[in-house]
Parts: sequence; structure tokens; C-alpha cells
Amino acid sequence: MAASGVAQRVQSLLERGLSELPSQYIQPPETRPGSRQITSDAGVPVINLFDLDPTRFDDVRSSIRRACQDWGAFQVINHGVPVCLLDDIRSAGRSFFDAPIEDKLKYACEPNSAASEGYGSQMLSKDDGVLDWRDYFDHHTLPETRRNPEKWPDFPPFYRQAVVEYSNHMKHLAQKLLQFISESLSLPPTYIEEEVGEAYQNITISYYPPCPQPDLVIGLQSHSDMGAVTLLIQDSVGGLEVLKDDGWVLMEPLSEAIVVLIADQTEIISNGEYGSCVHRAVVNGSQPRLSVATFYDPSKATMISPASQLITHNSQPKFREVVYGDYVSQWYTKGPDGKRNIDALRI
Ligand SMILES: O=C(O)CCC(=O)C(=O)O
Ligand SMILES: [Fe+2]
Repeated sequence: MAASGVAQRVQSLLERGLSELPSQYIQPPETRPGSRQITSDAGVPVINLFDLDPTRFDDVRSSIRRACQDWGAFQVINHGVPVCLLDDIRSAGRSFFDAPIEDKLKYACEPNSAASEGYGSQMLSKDDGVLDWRDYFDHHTLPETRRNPEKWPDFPPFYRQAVVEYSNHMKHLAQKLLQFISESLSLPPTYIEEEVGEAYQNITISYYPPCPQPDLVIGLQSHSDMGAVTLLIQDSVGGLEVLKDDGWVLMEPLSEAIVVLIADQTEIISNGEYGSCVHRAVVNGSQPRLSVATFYDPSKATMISPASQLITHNSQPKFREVVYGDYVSQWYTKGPDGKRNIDALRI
């Protein structure tokens, strides 16, 4: 998102005491949380990975295929990532956000550069976009040459170690999931992984303070993620919603599960067979909420295009090829705004 000026942290705004909600955070009626909310009988699928037991792979692949076609999202359980590591990263994040603002600001991200590492909040965009009710800490974790734990909080003492271990586990799980996804499209198992090339991984811990008027704000506005796949964990509060058939469905918070969100480059590679998941985060009036999103993305120089195996005389390419870095720059210029970005590549 285009940025200018000094970032205001939502949490510090609240701590200073709010007599009324600042107007920059008030959403127009059509994007407020209550709009188009649906309770679906069939929620987002929860898929058992059976601790990656190869005898169950056929079942897993067909469940993933259905979930990708119907939702572009699913949760996985028995995924092989130690649950204590999920708890550690949530508790590390929570301790950071519970610390005094002076301690947090030592890790402030660069106010004028897009996607810089560290502690931040959405900044005023150059157009008159509405601000998200969210603060975050972004970590650059892969390739290892980008990984500099000195830039991450040194409290609580296990913070940096937890991020390193979490990053490594999420890389392996993302690769395994991309293999299932490739095979479920009848592509060779490593197809998507090879198209993506050396993975760029960022881990963003989002913190959504409670809001005195939660019905007027959005924690994180509607968007689809730009890369290949996003793995996300949330705490017990809940607030992640996915768009399905024009209505918003709550992603049930499950403490041991990992949410998988298909992102835009996988939609392109699958030639639209699997749509990326449009999602947003809503907030509430009483409890802060924390989530940890791990993005698995191509490098900026990587060219992404629909898999040639999926192009037949019955199925023409649906997207133009794109250099990933150009895709990202466009996103930062225009902002997420639903799926506007990927739609610009449609043939
Ligand atoms: O907090 C959440 O649940 C959503 C986070 C998210 O979508 C993102 O960081 O891209
Ligand atoms: Fe997202």
C-alpha cells in the first residue's frame, strides 16, 4: 500500500484514550463487518493430514482438491508441526504486543518503505483509503540470507528461536501442501514448488486491539494474498472471514489447526482451476486478537504463468504471464481492494 508520513499504532491510539473513533478508521457502510455476513452450514473444510502417513495421501489429495475448488481455503490438523511451537509463536507475539510502546518502537519498521521488516501499522495511503484496525510485526525469514534475528524482538527470551523454528516448519509444510495441490491438479508433485523457485517467506504477526465501535471498522480489509500459499494460525478469539458466494464466512478458530489460503500465484499456475481466497479480519469490542500469517512467495524476478499441461484446445490460458515483482509493485500502488490485481491479468 502506498505510504507516507509517520505510522500511528492502533494500540497506542487506544492507550491514550479515545473519546470517539477517528474518522480515518470508519468504513463506508458496504464494507462494514455486518454486511453480507452468512453462517454457512458447511464451514471451511478441516482436513486431517494423518501426520503425513503416505497410505492416506489419496484421501488427502482429493479432500484438498474439493476444498480448493469450493473455498480456496481449508484448515489442516495432524499436520506434523509440533503444537507447542504454534503456542510458542502465539505467546511470543502476545508478549511483544503486551509490552510498553517504547519497547516496541525500538523495532519500528521504516515508515516510508513498503513491506519493510518490523513493528508497524497501516499508514495513510495517498488516496483516501480507510485505515485497518491492526498493528503488526513483519519478519523476513527466507531465504536465509534475508533472515536477521537481530531485527526481531529480544523479549521474551525465546522469541527469536521460536521464529526460526516456526519458519523452518512452515517452509516444509508449505512445500508438502504445494505437492498435494500440484498432484490434485494432475501436475507433477514438485510443479508449483519449482515454478515458485527459491521461496521468499515472511511471517507477519497481526495484533487487533479491541475497538469501542467494532461494527464500524475492519481489522484487515478484504484481499487475497499475492504469493503462492499462506499458512495462518489464530488465537481462540476468531475474526478471520473468507468470502464464499458473495457472503463472509467465519474461519472457526481451532488452536491446533493451521489455516491454508490459496494465494494469487497458485490461481495463475492452476489456470483459474483453484481461485485464491478472498479474506478479511474483523475485530470485536472486548478482546484483542492475534494471528500469525506465513507467506510462501516467489522471488521478485520469477515469471509466473498458467501451467502448460493445463492448457488444452478446450481450455485456453486464462491469465497473462507476469513477473512476480511487477505484480507486487502494482499491489503496493493500488492497494488490495478485493481481487482487482489478479483480474488485471485475466485474458
Ligand atoms: O489476521 C488474520 O486472520 C488475517 C491476516 C491476513 O490475511 C494477512 O496478514 O494477509
Ligand atoms: Fe491475507
